[in-house]
Amino acid sequence: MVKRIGILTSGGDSPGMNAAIRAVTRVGLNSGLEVFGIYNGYKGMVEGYIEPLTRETVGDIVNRGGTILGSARLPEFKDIEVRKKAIAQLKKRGIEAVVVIGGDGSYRGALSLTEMGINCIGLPGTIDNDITCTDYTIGFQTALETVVECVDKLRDTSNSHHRCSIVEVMGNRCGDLALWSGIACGAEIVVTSDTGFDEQDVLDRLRDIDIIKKKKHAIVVISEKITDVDQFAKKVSLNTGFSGRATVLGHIQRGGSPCPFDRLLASQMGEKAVDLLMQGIGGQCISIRDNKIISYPIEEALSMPQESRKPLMNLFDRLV
Ligand SMILES: Nc1ncnc2c1ncn2[C@@H]1O[C@H](COP(=O)(O)OP(=O)(O)OP(=O)(O)O)[C@@H](O)[C@H]1O
Ligand SMILES: O=P(O)(O)OC[C@H]1O[C@](O)(CO)[C@@H](O)[C@@H]1O
Ligand SMILES: [Mg+2]
Repeated sequence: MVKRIGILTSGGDSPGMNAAIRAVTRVGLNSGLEVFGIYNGYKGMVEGYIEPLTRETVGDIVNRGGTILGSARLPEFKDIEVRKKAIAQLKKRGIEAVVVIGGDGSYRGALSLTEMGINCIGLPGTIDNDITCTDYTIGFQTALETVVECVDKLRDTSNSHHRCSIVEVMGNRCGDLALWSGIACGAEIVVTSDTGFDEQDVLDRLRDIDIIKKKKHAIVVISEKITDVDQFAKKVSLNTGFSGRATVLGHIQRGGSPCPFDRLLASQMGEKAVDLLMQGIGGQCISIRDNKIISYPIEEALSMPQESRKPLMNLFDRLV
């Protein structure tokens, strides 16, 4: 049976990663395993920046954002020769299996390592909610709370000045942060890669909101990587009765103390990851589906289509 496992965080950090590190470490130690922290994602694996974790090293972190292990992006990890170096570092320390906390890219690395003989289990650590096999990723709910808090504040000042706030949120190519926050904040318009962006249509709708609905402000929540929001804000000022102001929320969405949901999700998923590794299982990733913690083969997970967001989009349309 496996005796030594490693754990790393990779890709963009997310609130709840520390709770997952703690869960994997404590469940592992309590099950008789030795647990090693691999620092700075796959970069630390290649460089051999690996140290034992104890009950104490993971104390006082369940409530902390970020990741005590550090995170990194190492594009060279796609190269088999680089992965061989990483595996040599693990073997030198007797580490036979690894828990990888990260997004879809990190999952690809975990799958490649499993195929090379190191059993890996993936945990979905990303604010983007773009891992399609799970209803929620670790960090999404906390990021959502941050977005909602910020948009609520923008609403106050927009309302005082007859402005339209155009708020750009993260999500990579996934519109969940925009759609969920748009509903929770009572935004007037949400733009994601699913809705598409018809600039003229959005300007027309804003004119209606001003002239026909006579609203004192308007909130447009828009996913990143869709348009230049500063330029769009200028067009709003020129073409509608609102004065347009753009706010890019940026990395503030990645920080902060994880909400209870993310702490619990991370703890449950961490437990499941250790249980699978102890059964000699690798190449799987952990998901929450209909409130149950389950696992899927990473290969299957990476090609799973996203569940339709149409019902939530329809709800949004019926609320404005
Ligand atoms: N095809 C691949 N094969 C091996 N390793 C990969 C592959 N794709 C990505 N990785 C490794 O995973 C790391 C993280 O991937 P990426 O930058 O896509 O972030 P992510 O895990 O998707 O997280 P997020 O998108 O939330 O920031 C990469 O820097 C690289 O080291
Ligand atoms: O921190 P970086 O490298 O600028 O990456 C930003 C990207 O990472 C994420 O925050 C998480 O994947 C995305 O939402 C965003 O597009
Ligand atoms: Mg990703």
